[in-house]
Amino acid sequence: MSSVMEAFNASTTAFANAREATIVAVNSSLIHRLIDSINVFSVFFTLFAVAVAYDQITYWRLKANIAGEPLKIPFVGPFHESVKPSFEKYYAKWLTGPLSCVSVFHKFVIIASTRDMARKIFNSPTYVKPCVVDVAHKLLRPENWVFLDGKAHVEYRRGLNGLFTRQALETYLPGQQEVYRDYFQEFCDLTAANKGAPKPFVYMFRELMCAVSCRTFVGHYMSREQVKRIADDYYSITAALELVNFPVIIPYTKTWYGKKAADKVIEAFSNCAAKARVRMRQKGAQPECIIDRWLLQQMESERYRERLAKGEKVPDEEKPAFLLRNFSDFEISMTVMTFLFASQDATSSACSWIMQLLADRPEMLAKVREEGKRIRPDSRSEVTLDMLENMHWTRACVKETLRYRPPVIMVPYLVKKDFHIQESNYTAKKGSMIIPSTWLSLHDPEVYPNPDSFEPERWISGTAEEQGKNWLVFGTGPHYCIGQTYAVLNLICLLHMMAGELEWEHEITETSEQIRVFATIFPMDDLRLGFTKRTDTMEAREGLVV
Ligand code: HEM
Repeated sequence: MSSVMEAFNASTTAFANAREATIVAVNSSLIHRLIDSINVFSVFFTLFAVAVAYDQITYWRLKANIAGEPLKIPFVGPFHESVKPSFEKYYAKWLTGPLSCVSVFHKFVIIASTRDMARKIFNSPTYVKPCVVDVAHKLLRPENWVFLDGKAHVEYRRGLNGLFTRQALETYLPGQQEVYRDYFQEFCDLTAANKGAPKPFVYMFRELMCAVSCRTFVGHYMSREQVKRIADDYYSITAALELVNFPVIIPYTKTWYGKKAADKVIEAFSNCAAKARVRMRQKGAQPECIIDRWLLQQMESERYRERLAKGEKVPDEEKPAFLLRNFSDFEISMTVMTFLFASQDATSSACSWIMQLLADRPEMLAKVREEGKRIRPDSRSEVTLDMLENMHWTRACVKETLRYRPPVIMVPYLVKKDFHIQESNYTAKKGSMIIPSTWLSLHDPEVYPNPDSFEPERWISGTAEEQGKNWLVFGTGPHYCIGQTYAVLNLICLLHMMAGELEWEHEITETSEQIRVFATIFPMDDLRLGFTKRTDTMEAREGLVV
């Protein structure tokens, strides 16, 4: 029996050994074949496939339940759309839901479109902070105050409030009027040189708004030629600010030119601050611009601190309203740069639409003229803040333009810690970009009846003025626009002066009403206008001579 078993065992062992040997042989030939077939291409292909799958799965994980394309174009996403942004595409996206998303390169972008969702983002500083666009840190310098967050931001910003008080705004007015008059003449000359025919004016308006901002911010410390250069350079700064940029600055690309231009502007403002420091130390020097006023407040604060240090008991009423530390020329320059950065595109956009919308509605423009003549009969006299505040119709036209064509349609924020948005049962992950948009709120038919119609009257006899919740033109929350009162008054002043001194004719084209997105929004055809000076005869004909 045992020998039978041994024989059986011996035969099964032999069989097993033979089978194992065969398997090993087959396996090793497979491995050999596999090893033979491995080459650079297959390794690359496999890694690429893994990376595509990873990119896709990451997108699905971040997207979760909100609206967005089911599949992402591997790695780049719809990058081509951010290079040439289309208003229609943005609009279509806003309509897909209160929250929607898109992923471009490594950036996951969430769009908040409805009023309540946009307000929720603006008002959640614990979870989000403004991020402008990636490249803005490089252009404005990472240490710039606009990138401060929380308490540090609130405190820095409090120190700037004194630059936008009523009294401060009044001192900037003469300089602004000077700039407007200069440019009005230039607009007429340009039209005359074009044999009276309309030509695109969007670029001229950008220069005008840059000039008026520079005069307000740095007064006469900068020559007209320098301002013109800044206005030209500024175009490349805006061009560098596409919503999603290539992650690094590559030489000779838009971002590279933008950075070079921004460096030049910061240097120019720094020189202005140095000159202002010298002038404001002189006895009796009066502030004429923002840096003058800021330096004055710093000097007053310094004097106050010195008195305290000497042990003097300073009465409360002698304590400066804005107690400031000292800021270097460079710090002042960086801050002024943020004002230009925040205002240049927005005010150029607003100015372009105001001129177009009123040229196309002569009966409304006539009311602006009539109001102007009534409140400021002598067009050679200075425009005062009191006068501007009493121009209710002109103000209504400005506010309706800002509602109908809000310059800033999107405000990019960065999610700084996982942010659960209960209303959508969605968690925006840390590191995502989240963009409240203003358009739907400002075109909400329940709040602004007939929202796609330009009706300034709604600000006088309608209820528009009471709709504070929907008025997102200047944002809301801790980062709301610090220059909003100044911006509105400045636009009222421009419209009032332009209507009083110039006639302008708008050549309406098929694309005049369409929107071109270039950081802010502009008429697609670049606004074809022709200007002439208004004469006494015209005024007499219109019954405006008083
Ligand atoms: C029509 C003109 C303007 C529009 C539509 C506009 C709109 C806006 C918007 C939407 C924001 C973001 C608010 C937020 O995140 O809640 C903002 C912020 C800002 N704006 Fe304006 N703006 C205009 C003019 C100006 C002007 C003239 C200045 C400067 C003098 C200015 C200075 C700023 C600054 C410094 C910020 C950032 C504030 C912060 O982060 O605390 N803006 N603006």
